[in-house]
Amino acid sequence: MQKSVINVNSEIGRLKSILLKRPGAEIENITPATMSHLLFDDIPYLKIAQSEHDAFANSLRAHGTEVVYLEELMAAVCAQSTSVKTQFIKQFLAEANYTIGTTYEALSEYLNQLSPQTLIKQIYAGVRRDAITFKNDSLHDLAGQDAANPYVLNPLPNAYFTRDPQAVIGNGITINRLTYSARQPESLITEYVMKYHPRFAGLVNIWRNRNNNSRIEGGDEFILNEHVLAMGISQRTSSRSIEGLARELFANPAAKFDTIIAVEIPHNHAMMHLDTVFTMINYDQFSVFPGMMDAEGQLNIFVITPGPNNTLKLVHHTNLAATLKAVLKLSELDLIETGGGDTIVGPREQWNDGSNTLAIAPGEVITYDRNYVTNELLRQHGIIVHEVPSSELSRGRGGPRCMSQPLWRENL
Ligand SMILES: NC(=[NH2+])NCCC[C@H](N)C(=O)O
Repeated sequence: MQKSVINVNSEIGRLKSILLKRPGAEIENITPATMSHLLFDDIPYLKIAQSEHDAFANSLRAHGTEVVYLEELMAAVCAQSTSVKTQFIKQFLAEANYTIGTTYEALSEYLNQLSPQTLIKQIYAGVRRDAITFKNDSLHDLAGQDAANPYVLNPLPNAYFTRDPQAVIGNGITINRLTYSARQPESLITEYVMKYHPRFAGLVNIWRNRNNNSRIEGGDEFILNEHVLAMGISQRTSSRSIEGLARELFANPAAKFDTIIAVEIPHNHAMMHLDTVFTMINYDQFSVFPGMMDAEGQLNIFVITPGPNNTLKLVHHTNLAATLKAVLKLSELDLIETGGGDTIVGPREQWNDGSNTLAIAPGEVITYDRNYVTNELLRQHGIIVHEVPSSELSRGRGGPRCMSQPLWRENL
């Protein structure tokens, strides 16, 4: 592999380039009946969500970060080659279980005649049953469980959480098999962009691809420094996939990682990923939601390093601060508690992603404005905090880190 086109060797190095997905019509295709399956707790008001998202993008640009939109990269991939576009549609439909039959034919015809830009918008927004023309009747299209779904392709409202379908690690990437069917199609788009967009094609190491049985999401993948990763064992990322990634990275001479700290967190919707309860803010400062630990402040942590003959060495720890200090070789550590650890403010602000900071440089973060207690506390700890509006975006249960995939950070 010649030159690097992605470079992320930390969580905090000055952010130069980032991938976002602007919320689109998919948000308006959530209904009370589909909300929980689609992993939402409410229906955001799209117009406001978009203006909040634009404010987030503008804040990034104002601090010298290039903002790249995933949907534009994917539209460019489809515009550049009709055969890739056709192949993408075929694979997308196959993953939605359409390979033959009347729905497949109608959908395939409908999608293929769309312009690349409209196609990608529609892929995210979903396709309603009444938008396509069936040429022949089939009982399956007229009655039964599938026929009752107003969508022949479900919307992908979680796509604005661009963190999860993949993770840039060093000069490579994991393209993830996501946990829930509501999100699994998202990483097919990353795969196509990495494979066919001229900015990335042939220039990115694929550490792990999405053709895996074990689940992994970017909200659980952290680059603490150029050789240490932290991973959440969570509702979304299995211990099996962490083991798999450890083997793949340790065996790959192109990867410089030799240590993974696997942190087990409670498995529930409020804390679906490690980054909902823990983020890195500075060399020695982290945001932490105490609810990730038990009443004694303990949790299960395994430090994974290469063992002899391709085995993995596991060392068990229970104290987060002590483990981070040891692995990162720090004498002091500042763990800043969400809501100051208050029993009401803490869980409320964590619910709205108060722990989910996005560092744009060491000690400088973007956060949601609604988490004002935590934001104030961060400032008291010397952090520069840039707030973005958040009343609608937060309804999807993700904050600034969840909504973004760094492509390039300056090395520390
Ligand atoms: N990295 C994150 N914390 N992402 C948050 C994703 C939220 C999204 N509604 C989901 O459940 O998948």
